[in-house]
Amino acid sequence: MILLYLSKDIQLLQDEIRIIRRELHQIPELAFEEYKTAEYIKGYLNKLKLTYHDKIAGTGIIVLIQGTEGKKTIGFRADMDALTVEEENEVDYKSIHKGKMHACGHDGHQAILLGLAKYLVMNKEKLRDNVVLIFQPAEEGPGGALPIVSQGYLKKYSIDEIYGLHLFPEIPEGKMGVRQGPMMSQTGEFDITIHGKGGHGAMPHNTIDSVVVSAQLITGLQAIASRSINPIEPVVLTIGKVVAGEIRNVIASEARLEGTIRSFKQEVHDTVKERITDYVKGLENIHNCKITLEFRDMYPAVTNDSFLTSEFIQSQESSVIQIIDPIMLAEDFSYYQKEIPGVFFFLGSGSDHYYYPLHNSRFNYNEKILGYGVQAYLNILKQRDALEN
Ligand SMILES: CC(=O)N[C@@H](CCC[C@H](N)C(=O)O)C(=O)O
Repeated sequence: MILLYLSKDIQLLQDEIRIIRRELHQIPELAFEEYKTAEYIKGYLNKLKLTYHDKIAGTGIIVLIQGTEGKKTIGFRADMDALTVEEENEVDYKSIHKGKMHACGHDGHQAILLGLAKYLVMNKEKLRDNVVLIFQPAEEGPGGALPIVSQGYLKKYSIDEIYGLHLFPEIPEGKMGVRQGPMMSQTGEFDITIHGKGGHGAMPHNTIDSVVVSAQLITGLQAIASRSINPIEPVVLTIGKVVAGEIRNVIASEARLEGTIRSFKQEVHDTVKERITDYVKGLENIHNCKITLEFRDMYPAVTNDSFLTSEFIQSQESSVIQIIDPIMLAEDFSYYQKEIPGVFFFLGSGSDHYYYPLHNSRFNYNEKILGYGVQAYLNILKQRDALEN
């Protein structure tokens, strides 16, 4: 169901935005390898005669569009990276990079930002304040936002406030989800390697079976969320990758598990890490094996500035705004918000036709929503008095 109002200019841009999205969709690249993507973006910016700063945090690009008065500077960010997913959509703009896919909508986020750039170039005389567009690498990890912030780019460009969005199939197309304060969880990664002793599958008593130890870990660690954390505190512990073994009758000497921890409170995050450590030590004793464990604290929680969120809500048609509950996805947009006030929101992409979740090999969306993304950003600029009506 499409509900949003689109200005005439954006309606005219729709086809171009769709083409950009499809061209980017075909060339997905992983974190910090977004070379072709960066070339594509630069090519488009060149056509718009916009100057930019490239190789930001590796492959990132920053564009400054100066307003007539330039009293403040408003930032917008799109993420550039894709995922290690083999695309299963049978579309003529299918990924041509085997095993890689824009399964998280970053192709659309970039198309929206380029659409915004085009609109602002076409309507330059209406832009009062400065706009900075950040094309950021590696959102899916290890994270491109932190290097951009720590290398001082927010200060270099004097960015006062920042906005970002994410396509979201759990929200219907034409709607937008947002909330004030904490909206997306903090995250941390962990890697566990079980060093057992390989041997014959028929003589397990002479081995230390890393697969059996893994199985106990995979199920046992789930009890941390259900038994060590206050049930009213949100927490997720997911092991998304398990690698072990070669053949059915050989006991695997080594197994590797990779997981993610999501929560909204540092104390919850710390308790999960402590309990994983205890559990690993216990299994080392029980099975007489060595288990190595590595944690990496990743992104802080996405926390929307109260005032700017209410400005955002007022700037959009009231019928399209949904105030959502916090969710356990993570986003390194949070690093910008640690420095300057910002708002991150979800742009609905779900419909009867497009219902596959983010990170699914069939994730896709009606590209009309990309026009809504541009319109939402323009509405923000108008609300913030940065753009004439
Ligand atoms: C929007 C989204 O899907 N974000 C990712 C961010 C992952 C960061 C990192 N790899 C981690 O797992 O901590 C997500 O999985 O939520």
